[in-house]
Amino acid sequence: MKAAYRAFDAFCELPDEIRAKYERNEGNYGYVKPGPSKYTDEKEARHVFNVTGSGGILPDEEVSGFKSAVDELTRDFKQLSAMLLTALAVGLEQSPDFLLSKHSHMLRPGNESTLRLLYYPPLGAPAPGLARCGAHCDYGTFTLLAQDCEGGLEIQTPYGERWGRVGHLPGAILVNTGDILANWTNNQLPALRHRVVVPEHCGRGRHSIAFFVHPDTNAPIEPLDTKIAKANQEPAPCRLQKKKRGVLTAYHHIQRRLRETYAS
Ligand SMILES: O=C(O)CCC(=O)C(=O)O
Ligand SMILES: [Fe+2]
Repeated sequence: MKAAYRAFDAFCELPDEIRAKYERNEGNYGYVKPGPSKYTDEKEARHVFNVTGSGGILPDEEVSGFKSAVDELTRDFKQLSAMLLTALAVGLEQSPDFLLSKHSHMLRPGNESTLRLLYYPPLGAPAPGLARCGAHCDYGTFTLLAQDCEGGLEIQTPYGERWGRVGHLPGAILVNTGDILANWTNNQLPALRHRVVVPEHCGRGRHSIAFFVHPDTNAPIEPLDTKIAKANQEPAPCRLQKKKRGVLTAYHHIQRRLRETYAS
């Protein structure tokens, strides 16, 4: 994790024109510089690098060790996700490979899973109108989220108004439920709203790494026919939009959410 934080720091220090070579492509792969937020009216002061299965280039030429740090992370996150998907399937009274089989192409074409490196530079004096990351739910099955000791990550209790801090434990990873898992479980596992707030004291800059786990794009995302999924009828804070005709698949859902996030 630390190697990835360091490699991304070095990338963020490169001149604009070099970083521009790696800008996010139509497959959602690549670099996104700090800019306006879709979640709030504020400007989000964060650098992002997305690694997806659609293909793209890593800045290994300018930052040696970038690729090996990313390769190691993707291998470990994929392995951890497979364990969690197996445990979840058992908890949902399905066969152990039920969810794994819907995630068989992670970080390959046909699946929108993404490894995201994030760097929020130090802010100096408090700056009104500047957020770190506005409140939102993630789009996929779940997200594995690691953060350094700068802090600022908060979650909203499901069906509640209160925000709670996610403390930093070295090596800890937050498992953050997303829209699709909420839908599969009929909101028994609601999507977790989260945000990153600006620290009260000027910090040193924040590093985090998110691994967004998505099902294969052709996977249907209708509620599952299980006891646990039937039990809950409460509305959830982040809900999927119904499709007017036909079965809603992971592909339809992610395309709509990406349009909302990146449309200018
Ligand atoms: O930086 C973080 O910890 C949160 C990032 C996040 O929630 C996101 O990119 O979806
Ligand atoms: Fe998020």
